[in-house]
Amino acid sequence: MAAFRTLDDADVKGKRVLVRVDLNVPMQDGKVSDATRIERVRPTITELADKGARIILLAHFGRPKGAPDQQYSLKPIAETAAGIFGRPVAFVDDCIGDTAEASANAIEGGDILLFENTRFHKGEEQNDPEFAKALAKSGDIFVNDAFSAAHRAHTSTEGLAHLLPAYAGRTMQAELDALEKGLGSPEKPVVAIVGGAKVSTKIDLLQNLVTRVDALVIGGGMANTFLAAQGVDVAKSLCEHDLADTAKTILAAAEKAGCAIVLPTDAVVAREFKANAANEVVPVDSVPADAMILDVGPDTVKAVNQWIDKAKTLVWNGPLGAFEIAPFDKATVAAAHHAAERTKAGGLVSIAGGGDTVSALNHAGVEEAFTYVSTAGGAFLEWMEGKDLPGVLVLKQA
Ligand SMILES: Nc1ncnc2c1ncn2[C@@H]1O[C@H](COP(=O)(O)OP(=O)(O)O)[C@@H](O)[C@H]1O
Ligand SMILES: O=C(OP(=O)(O)O)[C@H](O)COP(=O)(O)O
Repeated sequence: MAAFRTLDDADVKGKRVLVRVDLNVPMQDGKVSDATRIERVRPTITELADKGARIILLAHFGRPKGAPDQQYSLKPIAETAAGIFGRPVAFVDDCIGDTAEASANAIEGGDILLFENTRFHKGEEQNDPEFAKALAKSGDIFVNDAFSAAHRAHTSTEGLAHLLPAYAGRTMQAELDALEKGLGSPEKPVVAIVGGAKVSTKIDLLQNLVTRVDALVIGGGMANTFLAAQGVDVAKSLCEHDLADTAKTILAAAEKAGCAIVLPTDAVVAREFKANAANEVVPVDSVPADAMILDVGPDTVKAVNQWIDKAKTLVWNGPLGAFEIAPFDKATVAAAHHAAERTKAGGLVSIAGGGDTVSALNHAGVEEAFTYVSTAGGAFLEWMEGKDLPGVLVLKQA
């Protein structure tokens, strides 16, 4: 028996179903540049629509600070979602209030609404019971299909499940099944690659991760914070200097646990964050004062690939560089190809995840070659730590 109720257990015909999805997709020039997260929720949406549910999608986008901010509007995503679902998706410019409720009440079975970014309200991230009540007014049933946001104890991922009958969507089920199958008892050595830009929200979980893996390769923006903590001048690079103590604690925890830490030894630096900006490769301790690290260098790539060769299990979240702008995609693409080849040759279980990581693997053309690609980054790493994810736990308790 499943640990939580699924769509098999829900009577959705004619009901207003609030479906939490993760539409926090990479965008470029106002357009969705990687639609994987939208494609992954299609089975849930199609099933609900075919069963006659009145579907209301709830989602966040980016990190607005609890107030409306049009650069984080979900409106441009409605059209892409409609194309992928093969059904119209009507956009409603708030997720609570009279218009939201009236819109939800007006739709018929099989119709789909997309409510505006839940993070336009402070109550979302505060998991405020009053905000939960306001959201719940538009629904009879709650379905959570956003595994990649399940590590957030927010109203639309957690609080709402206390107010409405709550069920897991098909993607939520599929993600948990696939991770359990691939990483339930991973073959050692286990090597993790963590990069990307969400340093403050991911750094804490590394402390636990180093006790579960044999080597942790740190790249991307995350590496700069560790290098700076070791006294390296990273100049204008993305870096959270106030997390130096946290970085040092993680390095000490890794040493205690016998986990090798692999940091960049060389870097590709540029003066501008834009495609084809003039760039050079320098040792990490020689970053020019007016430059920033935008990728790890070729020596570091060799070291990363050697760790991939040693691994029997690879977990990867976060690109090694700013892969969206050429040529700062080189290290990510090279490591992705190497991991893909090792996986295809047999002997490596490769599991990667994260909105931008999926996009980077697609960019490298290797998504199909990995053992499993999750839509989740932070949630996947927290799952790996053995933590109960709030959005999953509440479904189990429902
Ligand atoms: N050295 C770097 N400097 C600035 N940004 C970087 C650097 N390395 C990686 N990034 C950025 O990290 C972002 C992805 O980070 P993150 O959101 O943590 O990954 P994911 O969505 O896969 O979990 C990408 O947009 C990429 O441009
Ligand atoms: O993109 C997400 O996570 P990820 O970057 O870890 O893959 C999720 O949508 C969660 O977003 P958040 O990290 O702003 O809470």
